[in-house]
Amino acid sequence: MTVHIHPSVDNGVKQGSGSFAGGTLVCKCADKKVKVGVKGDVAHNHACGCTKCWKPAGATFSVVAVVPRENVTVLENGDKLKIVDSAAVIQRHACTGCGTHMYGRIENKGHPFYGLDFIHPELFQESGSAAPGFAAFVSSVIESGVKPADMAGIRSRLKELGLEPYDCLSPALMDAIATHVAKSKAA
Ligand SMILES: N[C@@H](CCC(=O)N[C@@H](CS)C(=O)NCC(=O)O)C(=O)O
Ligand SMILES: [Zn+2]
Ligand SMILES: [Zn+2]
Repeated sequence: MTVHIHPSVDNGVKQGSGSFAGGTLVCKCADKKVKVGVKGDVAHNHACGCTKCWKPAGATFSVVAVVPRENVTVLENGDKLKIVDSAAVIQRHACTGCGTHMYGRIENKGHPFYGLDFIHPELFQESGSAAPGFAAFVSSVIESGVKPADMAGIRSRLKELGLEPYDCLSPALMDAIATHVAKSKAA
């Protein structure tokens, strides 16, 4: 069985340049494209198997990373953006023309990841942003229709690509969340 994860990693994970200065995210519309500027490189880039993160056609996983929210600016055709689910923690701003999620923002100031926007680096018109380093919410792909029997093959392919599979976030991010919660409780 050929296991497809995401077009940007299916032929091997391409490492970042290490000096990505930022770039422009571009939606998939034929005209009046939404353009979003991002300053600096991305962090915590990873594959996400959850049902909420945007995936290009045919992909099993999303590839998503974070950047400081102050580094994100809508440059063109922002009138086409609409929040997918305003009740979600991550408010995903999607293009109403093509459905592409351009950035996701957390408005809850008490959330452990407040201050970070979620973006899809494959939408950069420039190359060289930091590569994905792990896979999160892997079991969640079953919610999108993947057969449970295919999970062993998917996890094995993720490991082969160097994207260690986790069913929630990576230990480093889970530790960061727990640290935030512990500090909030102590305060
Ligand atoms: N199993 C659920 C998991 C959803 C989930 O918790 N996604 C994570 C990773 S993106 C999250 O932080 N979601 C917050 C949100 O979507 O606002 C699904 O696939 O829908
Ligand atoms: Zn579009
Ligand atoms: Zn997700």
